[in-house]
Amino acid sequence: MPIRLDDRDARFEQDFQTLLGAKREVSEEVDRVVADIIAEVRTGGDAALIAYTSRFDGLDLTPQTLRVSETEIDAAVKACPPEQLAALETARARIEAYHLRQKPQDAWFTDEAGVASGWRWSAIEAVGLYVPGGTASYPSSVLMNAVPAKVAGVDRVVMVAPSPRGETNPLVLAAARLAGVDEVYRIGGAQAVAALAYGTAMIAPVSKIVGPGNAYVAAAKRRVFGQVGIDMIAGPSEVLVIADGSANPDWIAADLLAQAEHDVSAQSILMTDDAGLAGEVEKAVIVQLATLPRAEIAGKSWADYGAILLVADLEAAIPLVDRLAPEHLEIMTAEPERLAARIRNAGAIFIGGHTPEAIGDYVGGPNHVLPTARSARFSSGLGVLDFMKRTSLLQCGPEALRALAPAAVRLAEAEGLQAHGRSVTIRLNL
Ligand SMILES: NC(=O)c1ccc[n+]([C@@H]2O[C@H](COP(=O)([O-])OP(=O)(O)OC[C@H]3O[C@@H](n4cnc5c(N)ncnc54)[C@H](O)[C@@H]3O)[C@@H](O)[C@H]2O)c1
Ligand SMILES: N[C@H](CO)Cc1c[nH]c[nH+]1
Ligand SMILES: [Zn+2]
Repeated sequence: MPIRLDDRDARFEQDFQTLLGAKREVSEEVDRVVADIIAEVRTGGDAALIAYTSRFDGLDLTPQTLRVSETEIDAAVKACPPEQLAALETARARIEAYHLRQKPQDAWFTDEAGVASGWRWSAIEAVGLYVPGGTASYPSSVLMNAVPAKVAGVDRVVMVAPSPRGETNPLVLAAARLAGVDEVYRIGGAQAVAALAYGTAMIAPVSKIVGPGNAYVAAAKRRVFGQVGIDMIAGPSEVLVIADGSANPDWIAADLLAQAEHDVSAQSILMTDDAGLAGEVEKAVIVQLATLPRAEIAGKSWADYGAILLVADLEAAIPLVDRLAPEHLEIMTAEPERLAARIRNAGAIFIGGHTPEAIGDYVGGPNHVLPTARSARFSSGLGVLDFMKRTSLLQCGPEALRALAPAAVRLAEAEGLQAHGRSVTIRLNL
């Protein structure tokens, strides 16, 4: 059963700490397995990649079949129902329109000392996109990863997505084609992350790896950080719904289950000041759960990690939300905009009862690759800037150098770095 907390109980703070610490992420065992996989792929290359894909995905590949061919992608596009392709294009266009607004500006300015400075943004040359594909396949995640990469101007966009037993959702391949992905490989898990980070004979390495995945993928991304950049740790999905008595309990239950169905490690939480609503939501979850094809996954997630928090008033909810830092926050109260303006830590905020998270997952426009496991305290959702980097620019003429020299030389002396000081004075015949 989901846990119930009440901020009027003496134990509330202790119980809330337990909720915060509920480890749904990488275990030591997963990390050890991942370390071995990465080491094996680094030394064994494609042979190791192929061996792990056979073992974990039940798919026997050769070096030549690691990559999905253009012909296969053509066939996949043809196999997709037109209405699904149309929905994909609707999503792609909206995601692109939203992310185009994130493109940063370069700058170049001269200050009163005559020093010219600024910055220039440039796209990362090669990026690997991890698209999950173990318990479900995610054409939407292809778009969420690839569209901002193309908006940023990435030269080489490489996608990996596992193909359990050789089954690939054709819409995943259609999404890759629609979004302009350059290379697609039918591999997943830690071995795919290792191949992208270190390269193999068949897969050239990339400079950054982005995209969500399970605990093995999250552990692998943590481990290759430094060899490559990574976006964030986007692990098992989470949703926190804040609601008052004005909210519809059936809508809340539907939204809690929508994220619980992702993964047995997903987490769905309701926070409310209305005990009656909490009871109605709990009943509605049970009724709706019985109708879900993924009831086993959703039911285990709700039982193991679900929570219902009663708060004396919604003012008290705000610091609790910021401590939880949920991946997704839905606000279903009488004045949702007011509460939304006061929340600091959340991957994405869905404002009002007519904004279910699923709209954001697919077609709203904002990215659905979002920070989990409380990393929204310091991480943002995936966006154009994740595929770009900023180079600082600085230029002095003789007069500007003369103006700045004294302060620079004094600091060099204070740090005992004489060569630094001389590199300035030598230019001024001082
Ligand atoms: N945050 C987001 O934006 C977002 C979006 C979509 C999905 N998700 C989450 O991504 C996750 C997807 O997980 P998934 O498992 O379906 O797909 P996945 O692609 O992340 O992982 C499947 C891979 O895990 C590897 N694997 C499986 N069992 C293993 C084992 N015992 N040892 C070593 N490797 C093993 C296999 O190589 C397999 O290909 C879910 O938790 C889902 O909630 C998050
Ligand atoms: N809610 C997921 C992020 O946690 C994204 C997603 C993809 N498809 C459906 N939902
Ligand atoms: Zn979702």
